[in-house]
Amino acid sequence: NSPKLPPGPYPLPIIGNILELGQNPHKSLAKLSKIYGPIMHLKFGSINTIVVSSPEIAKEILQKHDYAFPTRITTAATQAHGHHKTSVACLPAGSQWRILRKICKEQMFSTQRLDASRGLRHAKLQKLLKYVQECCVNGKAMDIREAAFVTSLNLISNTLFSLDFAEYNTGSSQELQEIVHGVMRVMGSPNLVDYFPILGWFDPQGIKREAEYYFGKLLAIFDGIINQRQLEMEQNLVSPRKDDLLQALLQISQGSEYELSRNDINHLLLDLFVAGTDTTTITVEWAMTELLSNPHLLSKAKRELLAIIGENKQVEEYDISKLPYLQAIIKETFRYHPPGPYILRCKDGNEELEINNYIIPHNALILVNIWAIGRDPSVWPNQNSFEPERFLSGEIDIKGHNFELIPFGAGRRICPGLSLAYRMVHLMLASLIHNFDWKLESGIKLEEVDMTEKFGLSLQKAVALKAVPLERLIKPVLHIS
Ligand code: HEM
Repeated sequence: NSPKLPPGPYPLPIIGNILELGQNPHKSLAKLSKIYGPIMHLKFGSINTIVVSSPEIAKEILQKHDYAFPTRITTAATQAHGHHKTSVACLPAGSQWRILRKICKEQMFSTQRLDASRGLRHAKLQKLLKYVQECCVNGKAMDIREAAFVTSLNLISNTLFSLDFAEYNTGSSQELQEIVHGVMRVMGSPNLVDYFPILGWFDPQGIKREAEYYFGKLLAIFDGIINQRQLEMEQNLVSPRKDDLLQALLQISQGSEYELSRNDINHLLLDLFVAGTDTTTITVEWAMTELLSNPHLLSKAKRELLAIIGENKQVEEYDISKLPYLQAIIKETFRYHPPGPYILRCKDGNEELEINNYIIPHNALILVNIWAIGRDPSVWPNQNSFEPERFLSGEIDIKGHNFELIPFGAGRRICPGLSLAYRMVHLMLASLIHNFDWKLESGIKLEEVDMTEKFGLSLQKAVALKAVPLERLIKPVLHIS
């Protein structure tokens, strides 16, 4: 009865189970878990990997034994520009990580800060609506992903730097979109170098080179902005006083409470920028895709908005709590299309740990497959159907307490941007559906909407959603500033 490793497919010599991963590792691992169970052991090169696919075992790892798993794996891609040495997303949960999390919470994500920046988000939403209105007049299909990306990008870039980074339909967001998706792709792609460090020098898939390129592009943009701001501060030109994260970080770096170098600031901005734009865009695009493919759900959502918000009012952040169906749509989107398919952790220390009568080796990589949990028929009836109604009782939240739905992770490393993301995605989706009617681009039938996923650190829709906005018969008043 002595504990043993969890079951799993037999590993081949040297390469182990790498060939099992395929193009869509989240799906391949979900399939394997049907054979080997909710806790599996696989070997990728020399790395012992424990794959978890049930809410109960996810809870054991992320809540009960949270302290045994303080790090994420340092991959070759995260080492580009020394990112792993200072990044809040890569550092082990030690003192420097705690300082960065504290700064983010105090300066960006506290309720007080978020309430103070509500006006900014409202203004950016008005810009989005103005753009949709223009598309409506032209009668042309618009690219929902591009619109959601430009909005998310400007919401984040204004919170960080008080700057708009892109304009709608000008192609100005394209390069940044490519960079952000590039970062997510290279960070998420299985890389032989991570399993066989000896290959590091050759970088056979070119992933490290790509990571150097994408990180370098973003770091150069941030460098320019920081230089400019420092100059303005030296010359007392920061007027009206900027109330953004960069200003707070530069002031902290000049004070004595925390040690925060210019390099720390640059890499923290990179983490927040990348983590905040892609995930929110993906959520809004998938939610719109599901609603357009299920018109009865869309009209139910519109009826709720009309009843609660009224014909002539815009949705505001404080309305979200009064919109249970909208909240249920977002939860269902997170269940069915989690923006991040996995949660990754590494086992700390030299001791082994026992979970469910199985040994977790001391250096194991833990991969919680939240995509598989979201589609598990023993957890979710009608698991392959998009049904927001399942969340209407409101018992399940997304804050890391209910392990059947953990799109933001759980435990100490839970996403620090959860509250901001919550406001952004609800507000964007509600504004799009409250102010306009929608139809799919011409020639596309409901059953033909492409639902293919593109695998990376985030799970994007493979083909961008295009849809035509239509004048709503009853028009709310747009206040365009
Ligand atoms: C729909 C939107 C979002 C989703 C689904 C999401 C999801 C996640 C997930 C699953 C994690 C890993 C948590 C874990 O390991 O337990 C994470 C970490 C993180 N997220 Fe988010 N996120 C979103 C939006 C944001 C936003 C808006 C920001 C900031 C502007 C942000 C910043 C971060 C950072 C910095 C981390 C790393 C935290 C750490 O390792 O300590 N995220 N996110």
